[in-house]
Amino acid sequence: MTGNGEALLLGGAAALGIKLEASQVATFRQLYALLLEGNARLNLTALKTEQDIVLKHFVDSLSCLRGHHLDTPAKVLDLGTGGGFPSLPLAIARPTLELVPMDATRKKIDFVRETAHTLGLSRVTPVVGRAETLGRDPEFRAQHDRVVARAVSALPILVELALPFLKVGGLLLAQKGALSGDELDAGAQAALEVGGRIQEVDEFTLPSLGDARTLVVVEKIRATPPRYPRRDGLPNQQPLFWKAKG
Ligand SMILES: C[S@@+](CC[C@H](N)C(=O)[O-])C[C@H]1O[C@@H](n2cnc3c(N)ncnc32)[C@H](O)[C@@H]1O
Repeated sequence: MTGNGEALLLGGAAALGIKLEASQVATFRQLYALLLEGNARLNLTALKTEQDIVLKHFVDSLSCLRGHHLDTPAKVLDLGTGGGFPSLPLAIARPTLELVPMDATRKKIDFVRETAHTLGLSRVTPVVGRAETLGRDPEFRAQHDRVVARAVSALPILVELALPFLKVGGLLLAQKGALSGDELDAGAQAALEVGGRIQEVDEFTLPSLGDARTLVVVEKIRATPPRYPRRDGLPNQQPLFWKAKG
């Protein structure tokens, strides 16, 4: 990462109220190099320029620290982590978090595991699997204080996939772009159905770029009914209170 990239990272983090130490910036520099190298082999991200990677992956991932819901030690599942976002930036910025990056694609999780190991992020334990399956597994169901998810699916689908992983009182932090009123309404109905309630809708713009972002915070207020999540693929094919894609 160049000096310009580091300045974008520091400035972007500061705009979100996050102060990064020199050692954390050095770890981001290593992550940047590993991501470029991994991308050449695995096609992990469509973002290619330094500015895009720093702002749209690193700073955007850190934006789920807005609202201070990840400031104390917590067990955090990252649903659909892909190449490790937001987990890896969160692990660097908040070393006390216990992070479980999860994805259905093994090669992505292999990359996240190797990268976390190289970066010395010992509290990151990646898992391969589908949310529909792991959400029914007692090792994962109702075991987490937080679920984070960035760019995974429409809100009504996401709440069905995510809420089963949370303890009652836990929070889903859903990182979305601009959100339509229809998606939010359907998400609110779906949340109630699976044991949650929308607590906060935080609209903001990404530092430097000004792209619209929404952080939706959903609180789990009671146990998720045992019929959720439905079997593999069904939440996407027949979303609760929402039209299927295409
Ligand atoms: C668009 S990518 C976003 C990746 C990452 N969160 C990011 O922001 O760069 C969505 C990821 O979610 C994963 N995914 C989608 N549905 C899933 C499910 N039901 N269970 C597990 N992973 C899922 C996909 O494999 C993919 O890697």
